[in-house]
Amino acid sequence: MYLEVRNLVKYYGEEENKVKVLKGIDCSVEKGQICVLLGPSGSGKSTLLNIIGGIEELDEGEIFVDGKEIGHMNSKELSLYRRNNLGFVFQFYNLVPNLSVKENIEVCEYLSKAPLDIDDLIKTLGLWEHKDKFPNQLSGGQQQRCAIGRALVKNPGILLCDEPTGALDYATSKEILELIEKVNKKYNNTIIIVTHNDAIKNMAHKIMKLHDGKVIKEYENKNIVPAKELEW
Ligand SMILES: Nc1ncnc2c1ncn2[C@@H]1O[C@H](COP(=O)(O)OP(=O)(O)OP(=O)(O)O)[C@@H](O)[C@H]1O
Repeated sequence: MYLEVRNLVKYYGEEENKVKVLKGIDCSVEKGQICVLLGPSGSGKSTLLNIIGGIEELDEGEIFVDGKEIGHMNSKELSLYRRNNLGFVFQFYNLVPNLSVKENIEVCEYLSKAPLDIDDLIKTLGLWEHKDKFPNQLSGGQQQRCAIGRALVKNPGILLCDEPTGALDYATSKEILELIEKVNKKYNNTIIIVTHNDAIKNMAHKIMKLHDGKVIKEYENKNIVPAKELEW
């Protein structure tokens, strides 16, 4: 198993304000799988994603990535783990405004000893004719493509996407989902998508539902629907 979470517990707050937000999460994702994480607001999706991503600490439990336990690393080890293994995509693109598309992607190239070929990646992203433009000259979908490229250039084992289509309209959301499907096939990254859009689960290999800090459902999808054919 590529990613394995065991009995993960997370609290926020102190003393009388202390709240248990993850209440013993067990889950696993295989190499190259797309996993969709669903659940109502406040159920703990982003917290789980951020702990897997090494940007928040866990209180109890273990997380194994490619056989290595990452839940109890010190901050130096964690930053190396993030650098070597992870790409992040968020709802808002957070591009550097005074850098071009190509430069925004190149910023992260140095993080890897074996980055992807930038020109090939930009073509895969569908941004070749926009590569010299600045973020404010791009549509929301194009900016998100660029953000995906920035996350992918170091060819991370895991791509974490928190509401990647949250700020996009229907048609553009589908284009971004098609791109995620395409990069998964091409680069075989394990991809975890947090979303409120129930339809996205149909393109995933694996689906997990959270409720009140617990996994209430975890299953493999037997009838994967291509992103292009998703409807909502
Ligand atoms: N930094 C924090 N301090 C205190 N409580 C927090 C913090 N971050 C999140 N929480 C609480 O933890 C719980 C889980 O939050 P989380 O953001 O993981 O949920 P979510 O399922 O991703 O929600 P949404 O779909 O609304 O983004 C919520 O009750 C939230 O209020």
